[in-house]
Amino acid sequence: MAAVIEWKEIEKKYNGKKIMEHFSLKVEEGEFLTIIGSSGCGKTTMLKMVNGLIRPDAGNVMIKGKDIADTDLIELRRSIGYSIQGNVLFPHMTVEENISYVPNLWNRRDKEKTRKAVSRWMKIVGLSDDMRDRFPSELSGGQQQRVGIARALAASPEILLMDEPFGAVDEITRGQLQKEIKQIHQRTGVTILFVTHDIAEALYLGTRVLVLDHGEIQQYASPEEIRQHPANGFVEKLLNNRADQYGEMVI
Ligand SMILES: Nc1ncnc2c1ncn2[C@@H]1O[C@H](COP(=O)(O)OP(=O)(O)OP(=O)(O)O)[C@@H](O)[C@H]1O
Repeated sequence: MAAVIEWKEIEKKYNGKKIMEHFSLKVEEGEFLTIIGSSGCGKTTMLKMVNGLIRPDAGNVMIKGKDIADTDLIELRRSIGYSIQGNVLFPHMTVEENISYVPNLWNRRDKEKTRKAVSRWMKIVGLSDDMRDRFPSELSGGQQQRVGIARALAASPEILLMDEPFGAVDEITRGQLQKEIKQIHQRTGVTILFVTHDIAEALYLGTRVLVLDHGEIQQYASPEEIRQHPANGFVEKLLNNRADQYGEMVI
């Protein structure tokens, strides 16, 4: 399979401090890549390089073989869904208007088509249809998160970037959202990059898991491989911390 995203020899500094050096990685089409690592190790930076929100100081970010430095970023961002933690909806727009924001840019004339697409995505993420005229302030945190995911998906992206999208919701909602996103991935084949702090979530969702520390790749492998053959002490600790926290291995 072809690499859909590639970071090539990336270097990134903030205020003179190196965050990434010689960072190279390829993600194949249709993968569900989960990214986990210590706080501040560069996960968000890595993700935001894919839609050009952050530029590397050196190296190249390639999407489908094309350097994004030579790409129209507005166009690129329309083909990349972006879902982050917390309140990111347009507060003055209803659920329907939020979800249909990008499809409306394309389908201005065919309102019915967009309406149907909104209903379909609401159903897929588990929102009842009677919520379509509500405003974000009239929804729970979990419902807002679902609208955010539906909005990211309604643009029919080929790539979906998710930065701790379930970080702010309770455990039950989180479990439901995990199941839904896994099914969406299986049904649509969209390539997903998903940042999380939860190793159980990383291993449950990922078809590949990337473990980072200080901008360096500790392991990049299938969840089975990570469970059975942690590459080093850092990965082992990550697995064991979870065990310490919960008294037993829940992964
Ligand atoms: N705009 C910025 N200016 C200065 N430093 C920054 C900037 N953005 C990020 N950093 C620093 O770069 C490092 C990597 O940040 P990044 O957000 O990529 O980490 P992360 O792995 O996503 O962290 P977390 O898990 O805590 O969200 C951190 O030490 C952060 O403080």
